[in-house]
Amino acid sequence: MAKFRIGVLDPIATEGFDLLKSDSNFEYEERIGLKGDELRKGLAEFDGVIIRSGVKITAESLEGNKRLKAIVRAGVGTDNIDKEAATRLGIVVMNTPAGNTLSTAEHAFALMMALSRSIAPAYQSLCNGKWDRKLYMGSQLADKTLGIVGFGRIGREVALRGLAFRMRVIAFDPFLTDEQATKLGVERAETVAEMLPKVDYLTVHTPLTNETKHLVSQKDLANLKPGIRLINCARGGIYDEAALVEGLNSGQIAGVALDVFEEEPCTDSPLFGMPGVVCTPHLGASTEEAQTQVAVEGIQLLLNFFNTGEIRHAVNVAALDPKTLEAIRSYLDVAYRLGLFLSQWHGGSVSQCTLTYRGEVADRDTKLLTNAFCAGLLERALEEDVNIINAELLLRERGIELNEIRSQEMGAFASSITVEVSGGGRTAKAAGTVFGHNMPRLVMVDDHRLEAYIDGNLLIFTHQDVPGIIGKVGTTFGKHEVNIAQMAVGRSGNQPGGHAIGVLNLDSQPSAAALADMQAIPAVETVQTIELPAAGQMPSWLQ
Ligand SMILES: NC(=O)C1=CN([C@@H]2O[C@H](COP(=O)(O)OP(=O)(O)OC[C@H]3O[C@@H](n4cnc5c(N)ncnc54)[C@H](O)[C@@H]3O)[C@@H](O)[C@H]2O)C=CC1
Ligand SMILES: O=C(O)CCC(=O)C(=O)O
Repeated sequence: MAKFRIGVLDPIATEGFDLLKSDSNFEYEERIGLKGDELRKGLAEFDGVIIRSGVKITAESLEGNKRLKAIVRAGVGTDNIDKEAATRLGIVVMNTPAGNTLSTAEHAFALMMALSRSIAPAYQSLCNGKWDRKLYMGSQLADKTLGIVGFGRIGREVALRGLAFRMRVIAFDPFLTDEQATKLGVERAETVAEMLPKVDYLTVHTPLTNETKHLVSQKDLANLKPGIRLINCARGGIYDEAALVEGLNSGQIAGVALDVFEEEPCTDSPLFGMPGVVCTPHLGASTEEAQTQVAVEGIQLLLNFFNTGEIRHAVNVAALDPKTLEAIRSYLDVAYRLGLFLSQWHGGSVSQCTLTYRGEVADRDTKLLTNAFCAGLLERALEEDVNIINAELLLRERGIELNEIRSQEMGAFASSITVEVSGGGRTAKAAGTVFGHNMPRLVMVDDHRLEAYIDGNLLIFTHQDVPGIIGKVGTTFGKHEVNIAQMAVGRSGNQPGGHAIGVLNLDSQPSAAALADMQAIPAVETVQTIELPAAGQMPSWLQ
């Protein structure tokens, strides 16, 4: 078996390489500092890559990539990856959310302390041969108020450290409840604006989003508590750097500590050298402990993904652990086959799909099942590879409305998936279930209940429910030497004499002549072939 090829595109700790080397299914190459066309070509040579914040994976760098299946960020922020472009190509993006939490919280706190006691300029003045004790009068942390915006992993660790230093802590996070705040010994603010006039120190621990960009800007300067010190160890741009310069010059702001910048690398900033400023070159996660942890966790994510299909800490798709995958694999297969079936049975342009999950399957991760259905529905129509990562996005991009209904009521089966697709004036419906452990079955076509295999060459014919049809169908295919492996018939409302549908599983594709003879049988209304994968044959993302 060919080995999975992993690209290490940013420096990672040796423990990560050791783990990679220990698995004989993998080979790797270190390619640090790739940019532009080199990066695009490089990315196309790997099945998976691991990066930190150095490399920027843009839509252009992924253009035309048919090989890459996984991007792992050894760290938290995935803002250096165009996730939409990756998703469109069916590439899973995963990160290591907790590996550098403590180191980054400690760094934010270290910056806060360095600001309060002028550590950097005081040492610099010593180096310049001065013994200046008056100039560096500091400020004690105890009894001061610390404001924290973003109360996730890092924000909470910073809060614990603030409390240990006997600070009053006020936090703002849209997901922070009063109960959680009380339990953690902090006060909850309703808005950032509300906390600005109250806090002596403000530290931010959010991603950079439309809401957090320039969270402190020129218009907020007058609202800041005079003498405030601001720390940013999250992402450049959360504070407006020009406003920081203005606030420092006016004296409204006493100190600014930045680890991150709007443009990185940043070697030139009006802030550098200003009194009251201390900056570091994105060192929050740069400890041996954090780097070992994120490298090992990141490589483990890649090994598990390629060895078992496990999707963990993904930022562009629902998680999928090996146990869940094993438990729902057969239903993923049914959902995918229903998609393939309905794309052919409906046959026109689809504008709406409604999936109804009934019984036990309704308690499962139906989002993944819906993605599998979408992959099947689109597979025959699209040039690009479709899988459970990109299928839903590709479907929605085509303006197709997707609805999910879940019902714990079992109906005729312990679990079933019913899908209705409509568009172009036609509605088509099919339902599937799993018999035993892994035998997918088609149990309804339009409103006709039946039990048919959902694999291989299917032939579906609608007809009037009159005697003799089945015999005539058998004779027709016998004449054309097409073997019928299985046959199922479903009647409208299960009543005789109405309208019926027949599903044949054929051992080979029927010829045009066989289909014409079939169509010529009196009482046969429509005849349609449907191609599905053979039983047990699954796409690579399902194996
Ligand atoms: N300087 C460095 O080397 C490092 C920087 N980071 C950065 O630190 C940031 C935080 O990381 P974690 O705590 O691990 O992430 P997290 O996901 O655990 O926490 C982020 C928190 O921000 C909150 N949030 C989002 N939008 C908000 C808004 N508009 N206002 C207030 N809160 C908002 C979220 O609800 C969440 O609780 C990330 O941007 C990450 O990239 C992380 C590690 C190292
Ligand atoms: O890889 C690094 O050192 C940067 C860490 C970081 O910014 C993150 O994890 O979000």
